[in-house]
Amino acid sequence: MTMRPRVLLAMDPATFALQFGPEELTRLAGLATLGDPIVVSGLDAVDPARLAETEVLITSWGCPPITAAQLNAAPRLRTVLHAAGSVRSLVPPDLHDRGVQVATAATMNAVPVAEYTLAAIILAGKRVLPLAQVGREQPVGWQNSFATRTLSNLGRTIGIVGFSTIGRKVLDLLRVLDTGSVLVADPFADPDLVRAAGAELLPLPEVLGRAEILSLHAPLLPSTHHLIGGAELALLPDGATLINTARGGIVDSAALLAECASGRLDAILDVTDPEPLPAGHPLLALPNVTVTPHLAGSLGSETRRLSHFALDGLAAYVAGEPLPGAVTPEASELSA
Ligand SMILES: NC(=O)C1=CN([C@@H]2O[C@H](COP(=O)(O)OP(=O)(O)OC[C@H]3O[C@@H](n4cnc5c(N)ncnc54)[C@H](O)[C@@H]3O)[C@@H](O)[C@H]2O)C=CC1
Ligand SMILES: O=C(O)C(=O)COP(=O)(O)O
Repeated sequence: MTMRPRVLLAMDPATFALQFGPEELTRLAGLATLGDPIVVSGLDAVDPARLAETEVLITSWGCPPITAAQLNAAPRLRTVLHAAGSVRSLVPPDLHDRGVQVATAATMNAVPVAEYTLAAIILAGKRVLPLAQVGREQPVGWQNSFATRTLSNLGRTIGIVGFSTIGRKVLDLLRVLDTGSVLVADPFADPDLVRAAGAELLPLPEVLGRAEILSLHAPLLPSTHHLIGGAELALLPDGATLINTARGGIVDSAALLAECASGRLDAILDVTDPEPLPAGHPLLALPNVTVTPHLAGSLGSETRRLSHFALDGLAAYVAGEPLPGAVTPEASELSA
């Protein structure tokens, strides 16, 4: 480790502009030895001599997956600081074996998604979004006959698929609601940890059979593609709401369309397959389906905090201290 390590930033220019203002650049220059340009989109474009001396790589959205050849060309690389969410598709799993530490701001990025999910759960419970749509098309006066539902104390069951970084944050937020029961489906989760988070770990079909609101928080992997297909949707109780902030490909869109078009299920979707849905897509026409443009994870005006994560990580690296947000080999998301 050197006092002012050679640092390279790999992310798309728009992400860089959102995260790094003058103050952040001054702090970066004080901690690092920087080349020119400071930021590149991907490592393919980097001069081999520059890559060969890079010790710390700061990445974010827009950096393509790092290949084994690029790693071989970067023998001095010691740390990857990912100022964004998951590193699963960014770095190869054998990075730990090469002695490279990886840290991610996924925990910070989980907060806005969990907040979106909590809002969606409450709105789903009240059926606010479909009823607002009905009200827009056919204004109605005050009525107490709408089938809205209260979450607290009435035994409502919420299903969470994925005891992931975001799934765990959602469970934290749900504690304030005092809901009926919260069920978790995750083949990798530890039942004791799920219980400590106020929920019960059950196989997916059992969660589906009981969840009046089902929220997806698993990553999209070959094993989770269409994890929620027609057979799984059919298990959900009548009137249930599916919330998807994870990845569109986890759900079979055609099967979801059929269930929502029949009015049996509602959906709140921040992610879709395809994404974005083309204009005129039938899901967009349904009053009981709400689609937002993949914004749940947006930190909005606080996006700059992601660069602070990277700069704090860089300062810790220089000081020889543990990296905040380190992905450890034992609990690595790379192994999930
Ligand atoms: N809408 C948005 O703006 C954002 C969406 N996301 C998405 O949210 C999802 C969750 O992200 P993170 O919490 O960071 O994930 P994560 O990387 O922490 O999730 C890993 C966990 O998923 C669980 N898992 C794996 N296979 C599973 C399966 N078959 N069923 C249930 N659980 C399974 C495992 O327990 C593993 O530990 C991802 O799909 C991610 O792409 C993430 C950030 C922003
Ligand atoms: O959904 C997104 O694109 C995000 O905001 C974060 O995704 P990631 O966890 O970085 O794959």
